[in-house]
Amino acid sequence: MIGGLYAITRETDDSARLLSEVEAALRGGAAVVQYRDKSGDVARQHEQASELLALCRRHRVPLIINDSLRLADLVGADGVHLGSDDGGVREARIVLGADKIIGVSCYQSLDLAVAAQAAGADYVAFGSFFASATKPSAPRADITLLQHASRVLHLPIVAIGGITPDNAESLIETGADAIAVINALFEAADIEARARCFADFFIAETED
Ligand SMILES: Cc1ncc(COP(=O)(O)OP(=O)(O)O)c(N)n1
Ligand SMILES: Cc1ncsc1CCOP(=O)(O)O
Ligand SMILES: [Mg+2]
Repeated sequence: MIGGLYAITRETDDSARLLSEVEAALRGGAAVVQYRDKSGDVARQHEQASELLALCRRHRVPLIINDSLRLADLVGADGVHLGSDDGGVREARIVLGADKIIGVSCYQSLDLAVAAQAAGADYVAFGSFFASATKPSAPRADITLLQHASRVLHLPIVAIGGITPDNAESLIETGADAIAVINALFEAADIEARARCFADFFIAETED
């Protein structure tokens, strides 16, 4: 089940730093890790994804590979995250099998999420809900989409885009089962403490 803090890695050629930062996020309570690298450097991506998988396995947290079904399959990751240019859910399911996690970017479209659910996705992601320095060009989604989606879908819903400790609760209260974060997590001075801050929002939600 996808839920809680969904940590998405920042691009870097410093693999040691990447692993150290992700380990801090895991210690702080990250429930899912996604490896997202747009460099096109296959050797770096294979090395980093393989090392991240070993780290995530030690913490019993799933590692999802962004964009590349091939890389996800090659390293034996726990799943793949697909956007509109990354291939289809049905193809990914054939390649990865029933036990792997397939997530789909649905931007600001409930129709895309309904189609992803019908195709067999394991979770859907909406966003960007707030301005994102990581992805300034991302289409914006309105928070009311989470209300509608949580009534219509029976899949975990991930929110993404410009999420910070100041705006995360509004997304969770409105229906997000997980919050996907890059900069507000990995640019923090204390990544472990920042991860715990995000993870604790979900504890508060279940106690309410
Ligand atoms: C959980 C989650 N949601 C959205 C994205 C965006 O992925 P990206 O490859 O940057 O863009 P699209 O392929 O979705 O257009 C993500 N990585 N993870
Ligand atoms: C990948 C992606 N897709 C929509 S917004 C975004 C970037 C999220 O990064 P940040 O949490 O730093 O805004
Ligand atoms: Mg993509």
